[in-house]
Amino acid sequence: MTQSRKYPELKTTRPVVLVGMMGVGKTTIGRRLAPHLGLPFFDADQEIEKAAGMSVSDLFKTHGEASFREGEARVIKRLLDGPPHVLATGGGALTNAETRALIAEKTLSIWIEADIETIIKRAGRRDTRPLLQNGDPRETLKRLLKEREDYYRAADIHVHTQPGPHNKTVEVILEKLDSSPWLLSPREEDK
Ligand SMILES: Nc1ncnc2c1ncn2[C@@H]1O[C@H](COP(=O)(O)OP(=O)(O)OP(=O)(O)O)[C@@H](O)[C@H]1O
Ligand SMILES: O=C(O)C1=C[C@@H](O)[C@@H](O)[C@H](O)C1
Ligand SMILES: [Mg+2]
Repeated sequence: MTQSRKYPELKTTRPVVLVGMMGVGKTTIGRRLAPHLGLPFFDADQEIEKAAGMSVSDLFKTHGEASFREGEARVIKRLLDGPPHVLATGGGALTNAETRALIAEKTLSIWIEADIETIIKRAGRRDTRPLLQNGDPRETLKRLLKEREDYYRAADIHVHTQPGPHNKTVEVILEKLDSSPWLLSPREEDK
């Protein structure tokens, strides 16, 4: 798809990064948002799988979470060092301090939020989310959210996902960007 017809002026030189809990819809929304901004889309989890030659679940099983987090930080740094794009991060990406600093410094970040009950419904395919494979997913999500909420909250834009079609959430993001054009322009330090 080419640039959005409704918002033809929405162009940014900064990468646009989606953050938030697993299952809120970052990958789904990011993929749909990118063409409206005329940017390519990348998904950090998929890039890690490509680089490692194995699934996220197998990476957790074989090498452990700490090693997955190192790979995740490397992949995100590589992408953010490249040309502008829309990037859907994995739910735990902001637990890495270097990734948090990079995202704060270089990107326009969007926190996608959803209620825990909605996340549980959406995160049904538990094989790609190894952290939900053991124990009560509701308790795990609550604990992780408590640990991560402050990191997500630091994002430039905050969107609570809309029930119904994914495009509704994309539309809300586009409206927010359209009404906050300074978020799209280069910051002083980029010039
Ligand atoms: N309104 C909605 N917005 C976004 N996603 C939705 C919506 N309704 C249902 N979904 C579904 O929720 C599921 C989870 O979405 P997705 O995989 O994009 O989440 P994610 O945030 O990328 O998760 P992770 O951090 O684990 O990668 C998908 O199957 C998607 O189709
Ligand atoms: O929230 C998390 O910690 C995770 C989310 C997923 O995107 C994957 O990156 C992985 O399952 C870990
Ligand atoms: Mg995803």
